[in-house]
Amino acid sequence: MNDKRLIVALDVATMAKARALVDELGDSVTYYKVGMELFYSVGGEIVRFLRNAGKEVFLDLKLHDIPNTVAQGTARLTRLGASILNVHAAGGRTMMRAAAIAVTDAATTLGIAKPKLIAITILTSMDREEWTHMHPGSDIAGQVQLLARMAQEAGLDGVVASPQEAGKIRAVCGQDFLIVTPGIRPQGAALNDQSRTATPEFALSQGADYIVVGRPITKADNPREAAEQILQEMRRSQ
Ligand SMILES: O=C(O)c1cc(=O)[nH]c(=O)n1[C@@H]1O[C@H](COP(=O)(O)O)[C@@H](O)[C@H]1O
Repeated sequence: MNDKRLIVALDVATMAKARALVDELGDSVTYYKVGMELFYSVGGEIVRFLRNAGKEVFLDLKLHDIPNTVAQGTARLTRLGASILNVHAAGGRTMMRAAAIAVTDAATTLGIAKPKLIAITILTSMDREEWTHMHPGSDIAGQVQLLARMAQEAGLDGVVASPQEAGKIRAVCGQDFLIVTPGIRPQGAALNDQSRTATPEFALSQGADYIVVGRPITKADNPREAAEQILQEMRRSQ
């Protein structure tokens, strides 16, 4: 069984561990997310390895800096051949617009397909208490909607958000806007450092295009079996 809507977060520190997981998950997983841990350890080699293995890559480096720096950074990352790149919406509309233009220009110059550029709204690890402490008087869902609209207006292809806010984003941003939801936990799974979580079934029912799952698969005693169970749940929710 396979479902391209499942993105597995390859949060390991070495090429050997990444290869072992990709081998073990085999045909059941097509889409992998490469984040800071693995990219900072092994660099672009991991993207090339996954592409050569016929996999798609979400390169999750969460750029957040002044517009010129983010534009130059995303332009360099574009050449690696990932299907999705991301920046933090909190960097602002000007930064997001600069990144969107840089990715389009870089892809055109290289003659490759333009990767989707999406924006993190509010991290799924943030709970209401911490949020209210940092932003008194503001509510998470309202802010997520605002950031998602900002990303859309800046020309981005979509957002990363909690499944708990996916439905609200769909309502304001429409159908033609990618919603990628981490913070996925099958019923009864350990939350780890996540806060605004939901099951795969709930995320898809709220309009998520992709779900991102890390530890519930990668730290399972049997990662392949854990992935297959999630794929079954995804199929039931169709
Ligand atoms: O951008 C992301 O992918 C991301 C955004 C977010 O708000 N929350 C979040 O958990 N992530 C990533 O999604 C993955 C979730 O992993 P698990 O909590 O192990 O399932 C991690 O690699 C995070 O870096």
